[in-house]
Amino acid sequence: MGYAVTIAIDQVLEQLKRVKGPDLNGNIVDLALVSDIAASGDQVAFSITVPADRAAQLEPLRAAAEKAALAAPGVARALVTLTADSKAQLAPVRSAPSIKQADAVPPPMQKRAPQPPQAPAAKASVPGVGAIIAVASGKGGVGKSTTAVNIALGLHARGLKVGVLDADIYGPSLPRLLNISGRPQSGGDRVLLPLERHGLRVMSMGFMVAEDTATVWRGPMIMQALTQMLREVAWGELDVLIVDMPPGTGDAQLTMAQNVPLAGVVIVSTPQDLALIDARKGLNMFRKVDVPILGLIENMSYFTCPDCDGRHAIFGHGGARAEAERIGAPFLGEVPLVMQIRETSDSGAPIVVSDPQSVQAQIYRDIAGLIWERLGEERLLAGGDG
Ligand SMILES: Nc1ncnc2c1ncn2[C@@H]1O[C@H](COP(=O)(O)OP(=O)(O)OP(=O)(O)O)[C@@H](O)[C@H]1O
Repeated sequence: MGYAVTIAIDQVLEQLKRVKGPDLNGNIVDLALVSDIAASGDQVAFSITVPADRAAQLEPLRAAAEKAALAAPGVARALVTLTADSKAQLAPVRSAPSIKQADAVPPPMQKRAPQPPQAPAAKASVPGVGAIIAVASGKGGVGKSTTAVNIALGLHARGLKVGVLDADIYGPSLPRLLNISGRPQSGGDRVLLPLERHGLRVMSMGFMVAEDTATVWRGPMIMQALTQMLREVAWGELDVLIVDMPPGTGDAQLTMAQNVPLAGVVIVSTPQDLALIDARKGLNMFRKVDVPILGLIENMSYFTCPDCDGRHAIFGHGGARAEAERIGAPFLGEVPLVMQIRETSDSGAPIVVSDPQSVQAQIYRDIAGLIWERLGEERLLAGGDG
């Protein structure tokens, strides 16, 4: 005897009328900011359109809408995403410091005085691109590309404008993960237009060369190709550009870390000892070239048995968290080993878009949220003591 919960959308909207708009006049329903509302079982999902330049500060609005939706009859879970109004301009990085840094940085408002954009080193920034984040791993096959794409989609679900650059010249994964192929069109003036999928702007070496050609490339050619993908692509205005790095810590990775104006790096590792040792090497490499470590993600962290619902730590679990603590790097989260993650990424529709209501999609969105926060902290620290 199952139970069927039915949610009446108009009752949810009735509750949402209690939530004021971003400017505190009117409510989000009458202002026509609520869209894509859908209910399934005891869950409801919808988007709220907000100005892109304020998306990062409107988390309280999102939280209020979530709370209001939960008050509607039959709603046990509400999934609310902020969608950027494309008319508005680039979102600045969220300005609130974390509690632990409250003493270390001046109050955010005092930091609003005019100041030049903070590049992490002397590397020229990419015009229009707010922050470039590398997703790296010490060794191959740990799920770096899958993680990078789902994080990108998680950031996009927060209303941010996101691009993804596949710098894995030897084994580009984005064409497969996002099911895109074809040559990028010329945008005139010697620039290429990125391809678009699931709201992301995407560029991959896989679009440019035949699959088996890149393997013979040498360092300088790789760097030249990367520079072109970074600077000769019409990325437009982006809040974040995610760079899916080649796996490992060799010369190619070091050169990239040195030449790309990275705002930070996220390291993906599996719980196995070996992968952790390699992740440590990756961390050290980025530290050496002064790229802020935004945090560590443990992928394939545990396996949730579909039959018994039990959690099994197949490779031993929690290694990355312990490692992160030991070296003082933030721990961003654990992604379980789930067949659906593999199936969805191998079929070109990563889980954050193909099953946004799943637990796994929520995990990726949470990680994306933490990364966005960490980026804000690093920005403040970079500009903190001037
Ligand atoms: N959490 C997960 N659960 C199940 N399968 C996963 C998970 N993460 C990644 N995979 C699968 O593992 C395989 C390797 O993932 P992916 O290609 O993202 O790894 P990678 O580290 O980028 O690899 P490479 O080093 O070859 O570029 C893929 O088939 C992917 O679908």
